[in-house]
Amino acid sequence: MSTKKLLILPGDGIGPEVMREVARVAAWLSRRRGITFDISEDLVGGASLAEYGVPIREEVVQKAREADAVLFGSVGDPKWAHVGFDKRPEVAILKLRQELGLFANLRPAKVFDALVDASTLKPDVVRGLDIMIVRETVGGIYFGEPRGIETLPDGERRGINTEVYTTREIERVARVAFDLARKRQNSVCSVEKCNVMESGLLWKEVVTDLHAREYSDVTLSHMLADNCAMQLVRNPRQFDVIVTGNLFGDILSDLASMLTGSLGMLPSATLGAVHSDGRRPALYEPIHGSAPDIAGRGIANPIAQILSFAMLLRYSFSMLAEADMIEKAVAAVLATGLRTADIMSEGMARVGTDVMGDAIVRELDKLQG
Ligand SMILES: NC(=O)C1=CN([C@@H]2O[C@H](COP(=O)(O)OP(=O)(O)OC[C@H]3O[C@@H](n4cnc5c(N)ncnc54)[C@H](O)[C@@H]3O)[C@@H](O)[C@H]2O)C=CC1
Ligand SMILES: CC(C)CC(=O)C(=O)O
Ligand SMILES: [Mg+2]
Repeated sequence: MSTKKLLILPGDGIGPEVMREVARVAAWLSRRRGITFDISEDLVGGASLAEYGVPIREEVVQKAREADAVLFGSVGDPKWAHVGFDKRPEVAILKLRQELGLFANLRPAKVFDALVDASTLKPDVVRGLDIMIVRETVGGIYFGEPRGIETLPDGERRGINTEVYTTREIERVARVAFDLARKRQNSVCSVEKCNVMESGLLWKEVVTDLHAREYSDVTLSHMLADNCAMQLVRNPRQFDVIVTGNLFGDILSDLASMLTGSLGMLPSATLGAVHSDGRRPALYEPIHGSAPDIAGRGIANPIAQILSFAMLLRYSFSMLAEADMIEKAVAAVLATGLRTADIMSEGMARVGTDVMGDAIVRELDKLQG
């Protein structure tokens, strides 16, 4: 197998802190399983603004295009709050998603057995829970035109964002959701607000048509986004795959993360279309942001970043055994009672980012034998 090209973009805040723990896992793969990657690393977000005056350089976007996969940390830093909207650190991830056509963001909310007590919900409600949220990531209100802040003749200002979805955009992300459902519990819940938004109405129509034409073997239901937020807390077990737009997916997945114990637990994969040469652009990142409130303190949970790396190995590099091992190592470490602050509960041992990473690597050693 040729050496895979991996681009690592740690970003801001806790991004570099949790990425350091992935580097240890990658070093372990090389040491104990002889797997090496052609790794290159670069600056994005506030870190890139400080060095180059832009949130992401064209050269980095090109490197991402050429990589077999991108592992992203997180971007965002309050110190750049004063810069124009199109220069903010967050532009780095938005631009990567757009330029690489990364339209399907898979956000699995899976509850580890050891963490049922850390969930915001009762243990019996979340034990064994496994939901996959498929969030559209290159359309919707984050990108629709017109947008901006304008001043009206009377001096009043108004901020404008527009939710836009085309048939093609809806259909391609729905297809990803239906295909995933077939490998899971065979059920998709499509989420929008068709009661008040035309884009939601079209969303529902397109998903319904596609289902009738190609996926009638999959159970399809529809739900309004506000109800979905409530149902995720009331009875999350009713869901298998949820497919939804950019904004609702962003919000509902942060909500779902608390069912698993913490935002620091949820990884994600963002996939594009398969190219004619068989390559599929893909970026992997935790669903959390740069967490400026805890950055620099060594207490961030590295598990979402490490599980994002496991997803990368599984989806982009077909290294299923290694992905399984990493997930098993995380489960085993949690079973020993080690907890970062965000998933801490009574009687457990509180540790920092590096001790958690270290414990996962030691567990990998045990699994390797
Ligand atoms: N993909 C990306 O790069 C994303 C970037 N952001 C950006 O991150 C910055 C901060 O945004 P927030 O709204 O504060 O969201 P956030 O996700 O960074 O943090 C929300 C809360 O969760 C906690 N948290 C997040 N990750 C954690 C981890 N691994 N371990 C322990 N606790 C963790 C934080 O301490 C904070 O209290 C903003 O600039 C935002 O735009 C937000 C989400 C995604
Ligand atoms: C551009 C990001 C900051 C939006 C977000 O919160 C996310 O993608 O999860
Ligand atoms: Mg988010």
